[in-house]
Amino acid sequence: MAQTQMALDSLDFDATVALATKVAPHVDILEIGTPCIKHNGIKLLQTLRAKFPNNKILVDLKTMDAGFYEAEPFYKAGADICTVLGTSDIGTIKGVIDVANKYGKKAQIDLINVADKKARTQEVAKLGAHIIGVHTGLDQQAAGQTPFGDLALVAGLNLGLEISVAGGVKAATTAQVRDAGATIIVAGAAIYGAADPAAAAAEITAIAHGGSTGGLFGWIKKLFS
Ligand SMILES: O=C([C@H](O)CO)[C@H](O)[C@H](O)COP(=O)(O)O
Repeated sequence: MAQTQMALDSLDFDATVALATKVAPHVDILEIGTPCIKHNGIKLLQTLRAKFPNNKILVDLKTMDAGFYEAEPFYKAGADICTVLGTSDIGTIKGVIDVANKYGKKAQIDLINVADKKARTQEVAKLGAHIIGVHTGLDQQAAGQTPFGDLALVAGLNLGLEISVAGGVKAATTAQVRDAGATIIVAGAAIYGAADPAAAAAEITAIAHGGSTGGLFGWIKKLFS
């Protein structure tokens, strides 16, 4: 069983709220993606927090410096999880973990572009990191990379951390990611690029929550394929 997270990666405020409205009932976590939060700022978080009390919200800050100072307003405004780059200084990572703990929330350390993922994961686990993010970014995906090898490495460390996996995950790969040890499965393009984003989200969540084919939706899809 893994939770699902929908990455909202549009720059448009109203389009983001409209997409979240369609998808929120079908996912566990709404993610405000990095380009989206940079473009729209904390007002978008406040709007989503008020509209979707039943979803957790991750703000993909990808903080690189001033961890405590940068993340605190977002936790105060209702973020459940904020991200900090694993490539940043250990003091920056500690700052985000500390401020998450201050508000009873979680910090996610994003391994994107980290050279020694094993060493950094062990280091941040000792610091008290809540979630480790195995992440193949959009530009790395465009170059043909996937998150599966890194997921195997991180899951194999058995550190008791929550493991989030992002990078081109879709319905066809959700069971593989879930079974390889992900506790949070992130999907962006597979949902917002689908003809019916709500149905795509529901299918991925059904698999992440334990189904092998996505339940009724998967069965109907199989029937007509
Ligand atoms: O985090 C992301 C990216 O770095 C831009 O902020 C994406 O939201 C994440 O990769 C999930 O999107 P997909 O790869 O399209 O599933």
